[in-house]
Amino acid sequence: MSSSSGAGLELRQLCREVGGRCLLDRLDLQVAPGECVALLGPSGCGKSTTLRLVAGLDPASGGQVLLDGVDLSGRSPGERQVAMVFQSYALYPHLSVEGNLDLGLKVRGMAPRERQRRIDATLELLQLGELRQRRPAQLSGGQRQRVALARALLRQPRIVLLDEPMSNLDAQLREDLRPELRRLLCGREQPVIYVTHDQQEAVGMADRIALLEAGRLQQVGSPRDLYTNPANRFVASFLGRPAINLLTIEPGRQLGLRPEHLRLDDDGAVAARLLRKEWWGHQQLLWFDSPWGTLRVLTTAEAPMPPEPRLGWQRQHELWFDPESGARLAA
Ligand SMILES: Nc1ncnc2c1ncn2[C@@H]1O[C@H](COP(=O)(O)OP(=O)(O)OP(=O)(O)O)[C@@H](O)[C@H]1O
Repeated sequence: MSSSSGAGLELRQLCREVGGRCLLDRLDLQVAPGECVALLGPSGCGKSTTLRLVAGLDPASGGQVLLDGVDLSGRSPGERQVAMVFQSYALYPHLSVEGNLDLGLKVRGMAPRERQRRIDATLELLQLGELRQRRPAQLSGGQRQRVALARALLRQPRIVLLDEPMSNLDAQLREDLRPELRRLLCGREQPVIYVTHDQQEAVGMADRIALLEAGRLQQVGSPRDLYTNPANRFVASFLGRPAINLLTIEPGRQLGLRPEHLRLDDDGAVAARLLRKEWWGHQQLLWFDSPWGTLRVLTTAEAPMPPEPRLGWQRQHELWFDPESGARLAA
């Protein structure tokens, strides 16, 4: 879903430098209308920096942000018609849900009837109708988050940016809200960028994932692309839990094997000694000691343990990396 026609959002060689330090290094990224791209990466990799550049909250040191082919440089956040939702919902505590939604429209001088029409439609869309008179303190975290989203969508933005919008919610609620958020946000006209450091959330929310490390884009693609065909060792290690096994079994290259691709096999290449087991319901995670170091193996819970275990894998599952640079090597 890349936008070769120029429709949607395009970041071109976008850079941000502060005090001689490079926070974002020549980022190229396209987000088609209605597409949700998750910006994923560890803390401090430049995710929020990117959102702030798109929103026009900080100036870029180089590069461009284009919307439908038009360069947004020099335009204020208001002129860019960007909606941003943060982890802190920033709702006014003394106003009701409806009052919180109304405020932004009132400030923009919209007529009362049009304001009411928009608010009613948005409350219905987000299933908040019954809560319209409540104050933020009388809402659950998930409901507050929906109000913040409602407020953002109400302005009919041309770009939607979300910065870890669910990080204040507990794990179960985050999981429950994911399909709902996706339904509300994606497939509309606006391009959506969803920032998270949680790979499960990125996979659940996004059409494509852009993975950043230290201000540099490492890879962009569907969750499956990144998982099965990682561009480098960082991508291979960041995606997938339990993490990929990285083995140095010969000089000059490093072998990556995902835990689910290693299996107990009497003819396997390496003898191993079981260190411990973790029960994961229908699966179990086994830790083995081997001449190549500790290996993580994900198997079905029923797999019996032979007295002298050996581990094997199929060639097709091998991922090879340069031990120094981490670059992917041909198999
Ligand atoms: N105004 C600033 N001046 C100097 N350095 C900054 C500024 N803003 C952010 N940084 C630094 O830039 C880097 C990227 O920060 P950013 O907030 O974009 O990371 P992030 O990926 O969103 O992290 P997190 O997941 O922790 O929110 C960090 O090292 C941060 O300390």
